[in-house]
Amino acid sequence: MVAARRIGLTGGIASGKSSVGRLLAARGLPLLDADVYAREALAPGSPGAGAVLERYGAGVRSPGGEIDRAALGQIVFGDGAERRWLEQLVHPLVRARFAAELEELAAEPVVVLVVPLLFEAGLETLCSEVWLVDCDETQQLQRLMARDGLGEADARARIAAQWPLARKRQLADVVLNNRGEPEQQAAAVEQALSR
Ligand SMILES: CC(C)(COP(=O)(O)OP(=O)(O)OC[C@H]1O[C@@H](n2cnc3c(N)ncnc32)[C@H](O)[C@@H]1O)[C@@H](O)C(=O)NCCC(=O)NCCS
Ligand SMILES: Nc1ncnc2c1ncn2[C@@H]1O[C@H](COP(=O)(O)OP(=O)(O)OP(=O)(O)O)[C@@H](O)[C@H]1O
Repeated sequence: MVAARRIGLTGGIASGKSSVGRLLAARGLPLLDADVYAREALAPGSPGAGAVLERYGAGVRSPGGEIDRAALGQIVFGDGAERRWLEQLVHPLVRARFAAELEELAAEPVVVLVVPLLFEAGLETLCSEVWLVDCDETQQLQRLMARDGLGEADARARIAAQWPLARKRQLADVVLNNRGEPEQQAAAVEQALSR
């Protein structure tokens, strides 16, 4: 038994998922966020953090002994094999958390799953519909560089680690155009909710 309507909210990195997620949360909808579960999987003292520290050693250990996420990002976004190693460690934990939370929320009419890698990780099977937060690739690059203070090469490496938005546009049930002003999102979200 799961919620009748499970909205998979995806996009590309920095396309605006969190911004749309905040609008949906503000309407009182329960939000399940893959990035939060992926972060918990590597929390200080967790088995995931232990496996990462064992594999990469001091290079990804911050002074307090926990994972230096920026250093780990540099490794995995620069090497597909290492990114796949990290994903096979983290994704099963993320999937398990979604399953447990969806069971908890089975009585809810609508649940939102915010998942950057929804298609890449095959998580669309958890959803009754998929919404894509869309923008131009150049906007994605600029927003990512501005938000995370990344150089262009690092930003492009992160974007290259995901399927292009052009591919996801064909697969989504709803495409939310996030090329304009952020304020325009509210109307598009209301329309998509009432579909
Ligand atoms: C590499 C890590 C440590 C970098 O951490 P950092 O705090 O810098 O970034 P954060 O976790 O907030 O992710 C920011 C964005 O990066 C993108 N991203 C994260 N992981 C991946 C990945 N494996 N492949 C492609 N894009 C990714 C997503 O768009 C995400 O929203 C972290 O992203 C991570 O553990 N990634 C592997 C787990 C994963 O695949 N998470 C995505 C859940 S769907
Ligand atoms: N319509 C918009 N116009 C301009 N900037 C925007 C717009 N929407 C979002 N942004 C900005 O772009 C950046 C990325 O947005 P956001 O964090 O919501 O993306 P995201 O898809 O959640 O990213 P991630 O995949 O990393 O979780 C943020 O700094 C946000 O303020």
